[in-house]
Amino acid sequence: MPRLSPEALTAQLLLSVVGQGVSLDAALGRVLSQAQPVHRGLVQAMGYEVLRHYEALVFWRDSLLERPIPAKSAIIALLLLVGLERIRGARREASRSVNSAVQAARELGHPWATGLLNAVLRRAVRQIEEGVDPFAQAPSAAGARLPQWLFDALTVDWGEARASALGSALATHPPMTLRVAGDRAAYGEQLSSIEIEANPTAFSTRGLNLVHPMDVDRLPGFAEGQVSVQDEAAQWVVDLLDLAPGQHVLDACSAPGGKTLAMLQHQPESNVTAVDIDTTRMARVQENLERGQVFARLIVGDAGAPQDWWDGQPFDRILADVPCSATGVIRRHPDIKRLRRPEDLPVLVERQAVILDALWSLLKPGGRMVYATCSILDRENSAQVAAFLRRHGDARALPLSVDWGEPRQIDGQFLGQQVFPVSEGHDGFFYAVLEKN
Ligand SMILES: C[S@@+](CC[C@H](N)C(=O)[O-])C[C@H]1O[C@@H](n2cnc3c(N)ncnc32)[C@H](O)[C@@H]1O
Repeated sequence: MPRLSPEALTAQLLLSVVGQGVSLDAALGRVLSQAQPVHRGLVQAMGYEVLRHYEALVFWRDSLLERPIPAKSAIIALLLLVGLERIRGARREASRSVNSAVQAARELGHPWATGLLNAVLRRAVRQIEEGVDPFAQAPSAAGARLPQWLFDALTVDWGEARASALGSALATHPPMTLRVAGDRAAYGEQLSSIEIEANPTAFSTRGLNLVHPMDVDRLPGFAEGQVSVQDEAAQWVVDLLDLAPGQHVLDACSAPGGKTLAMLQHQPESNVTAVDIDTTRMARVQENLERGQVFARLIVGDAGAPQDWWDGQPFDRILADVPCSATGVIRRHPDIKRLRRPEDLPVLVERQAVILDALWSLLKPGGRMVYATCSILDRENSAQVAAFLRRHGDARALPLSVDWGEPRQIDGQFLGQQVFPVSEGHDGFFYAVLEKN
């Protein structure tokens, strides 16, 4: 049987994510195995781009349709988004995009839809050729490439203009950022000598942004742990922990281990315990540490229930990189916008509070706990820290003198540093450094 075209496969990919709630990673694993090797990159790129611009593309599609597409033909509704994304992205080849999408409808067993696709997509091409902005009339949330609930939540936290700007930043292609374990300048020169272009990150002294993303196997020293893929904002954690030799350090939500490895490479003489609740993800921590030839004690356990795994020895440093909405990393995981529900938020906030409270009792007096999220929603961040400080009279949030992010305070009390995603720069994060009196 002939293999499906990239457009047909992308529509199937989207159906898994949008229609069946499968994560993009899992759906890609399944769909790419059916693609011709030469088409895999294209299917992946189209899937990501449609999901990044999903809300705006849906608005555009619906404005071109005379009547909605019935639910039983959901794949055709998604194939239209693929066609529109191709038209939006590669304008000069627009009519080829129309033909490919029409052909994909046949391959998917919906020959009835060829006329519809042809008419709708040709209308879209004409709009572009006439200089019409198809998104000009889009509601604010769709224009910002955000689901309504997330746009509303960001508007409550940061105002409508910023919510729109955040949505636009989250729809961009993120850079592939490296963390260099040794001398960044020397590694940069090594890359340059083999014609791999990279620029130093703006804030992290360890980071390099690759000009062209590539397979990690092509990076010199990757297999030996000399370099890792890690967003710039994630690289700051090592400095915030202020590690010293001999300290007992707990990385409480550690998988896949990017920060565990960073800690150990930065301070090899620390005694690190890495915990994660997910056995499968924990295997990735092991792989990462082996790659870097460093060692940590690994425990599969619940950070919110340390009585099940803690040996009673208090920690000097704790990293609580808690499960969160991941709204700061939507560029890298655009399926979050489809899979996350507003009702997940109170559950996440409660889980974070339970983990924070449980970990606090494991910290030595004078020790510090770094609370981190990759969220840009205030209730997971400074509001969470404010509530924590109200519950724990022996805690204070240390003011951070850093040149990244924005300080968050309530009534003059510093709570942490909110980091917003930056186009071609770092992801969205939040950091608070909590010291025990
Ligand atoms: C943001 S990720 C951590 C990323 C990791 N620190 C890194 O830099 O590679 C959050 C992790 O928390 C884990 N997790 C979720 N609930 C947990 C719990 N109750 N106890 C321990 N780990 C948990 C998840 O399995 C996930 O691996």
